[in-house]
Amino acid sequence: MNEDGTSVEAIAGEIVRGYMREEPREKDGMGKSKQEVNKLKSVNQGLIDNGTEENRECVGIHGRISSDRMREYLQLYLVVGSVDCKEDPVKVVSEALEGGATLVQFREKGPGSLTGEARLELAGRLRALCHSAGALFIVNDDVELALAVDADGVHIGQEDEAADCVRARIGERILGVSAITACEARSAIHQGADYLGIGPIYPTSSKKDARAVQGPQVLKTLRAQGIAAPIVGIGGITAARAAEVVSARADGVAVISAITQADDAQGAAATLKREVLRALASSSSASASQGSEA
Ligand SMILES: Cc1ncc(COP(=O)(O)OP(=O)(O)O)c(N)n1
Ligand SMILES: Cc1ncsc1CCOP(=O)(O)O
Ligand SMILES: [Mg+2]
Repeated sequence: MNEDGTSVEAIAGEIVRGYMREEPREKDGMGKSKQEVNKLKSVNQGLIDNGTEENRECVGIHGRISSDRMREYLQLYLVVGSVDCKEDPVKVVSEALEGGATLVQFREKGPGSLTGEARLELAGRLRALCHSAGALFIVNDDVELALAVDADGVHIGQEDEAADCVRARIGERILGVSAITACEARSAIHQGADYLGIGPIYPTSSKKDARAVQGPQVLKTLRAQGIAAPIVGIGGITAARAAEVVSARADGVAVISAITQADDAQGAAATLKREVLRALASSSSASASQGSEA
């Protein structure tokens, strides 16, 4: 619920209705209709004007995000594409945000995924939803799409465009990089990563070409090797496993199926968030008591 009493779902409905009002289309040289570009601009402009100070800071007006702020946004990270969802992705994302998701990554890939204008429009809608809820919106792999919808950032992996090239293209927006080893992690940070996505931690069915399962131990090992950057664990994470991931020193959990395949996406997100917050609180009280014993 927003400060003015409107729910995220009500705002989503308005945005969807806005996009449904069709006018004759005129294409620009990039293959996007002028109508499409103007719609995105007006949605985004409205959000920037109405956005919180936090949103403005995170879209690059005040410089790179701090590690402390990044850690907060990593607490409950939803990775989502239309093919992952049992229902309308707009509904799934709005429910996840109501349940406490702090960051949404738009990962529209694989057989049956949206392309062209439909992909751009869905990205614009999800960005608007996230910002209305005070969450961040990040695009997977596609820098051009991220810039077109004025996303808060981009997530890339070891097989994608080089991190330093992406950093140069996105300016001060957030850059997330997938890593497993300390060498990959150090290189990503050196090239401008704001956070690392580490996984798969557990077996996953959501990514066919996932790397070998690492187990939560990989997180402890990276921390022991001096990797202090914000980290989110990903791959096979459920509410029952979230505390184990955070106790192994991730700052949060990233999930696809635990939310997108749930019968109640809001309830699933709320349960995950509760587990993450509980584990973060017990890790910080454990380190405080270790400090007082020293
Ligand atoms: C938060 C987060 N961590 C890791 C990944 C995986 O990225 P990548 O290895 O590039 O694989 P694809 O997602 O592009 O298939 C991620 N997307 N998000
Ligand atoms: C995108 C990605 N990267 C590593 S595992 C994974 C898929 C995570 O999906 P799920 O949470 O359903 O296991
Ligand atoms: Mg990738």
